[in-house]
Amino acid sequence: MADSLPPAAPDADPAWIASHPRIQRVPSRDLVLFIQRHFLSAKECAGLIERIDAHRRPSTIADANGDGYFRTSETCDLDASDPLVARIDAKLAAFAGIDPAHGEPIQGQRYSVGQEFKAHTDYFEPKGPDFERFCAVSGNRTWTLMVYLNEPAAGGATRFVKIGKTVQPETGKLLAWNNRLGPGAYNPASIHHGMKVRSGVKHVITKWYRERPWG
Ligand SMILES: O=C(O)CCC(=O)C(=O)O
Ligand SMILES: [Fe+2]
Repeated sequence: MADSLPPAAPDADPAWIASHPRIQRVPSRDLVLFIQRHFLSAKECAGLIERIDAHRRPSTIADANGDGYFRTSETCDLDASDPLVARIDAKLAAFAGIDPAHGEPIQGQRYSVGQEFKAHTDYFEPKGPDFERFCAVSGNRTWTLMVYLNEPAAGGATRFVKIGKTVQPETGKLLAWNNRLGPGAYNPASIHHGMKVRSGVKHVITKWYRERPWG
């Protein structure tokens, strides 16, 4: 049915996301943040974990701040030509209603005990030293979609420090938030902390969309 096709726009429409079945919007005046449990199946999550574990490398950060322990996790660029990855990529774009051309490749993140990603924003600071390098072609990050692939035995929550919201990892649970307030205006209330895993291992995927097509 033509009217069930998702939009494929340069930016997401929060009102459209809010109309999804089973969607929760976190009450906040300062940040548009949605949660959808069971966005991915346990089988899809297991397939992604297998790929992340096979191809992981130490995570890096833009705008290095001198803290060698700021982001201690491992990262993996998932292969967009892998049929599972491609299917999940299409599902993420359909959820957001964003043109898939605006998406960075999906990344996997893996945290073992004691690893974390300290409080940060996903957008690049327009006055930061790495802005040109990361944003000249595709512009800044607009929306973040993140899916927990498993539940560590303890720790590993995501804390949105400015709005006072902590989200617990749960297999298949999606988070989606808007990093911007409007064109060229970035939202400092999107700052979040991937907290230390205390027991077990935590895996997530992150999908970032850009102001212009990725290239
Ligand atoms: O692992 C988390 O809970 C947060 C991950 C994150 O913020 C990121 O990869 O940008
Ligand atoms: Fe982040």
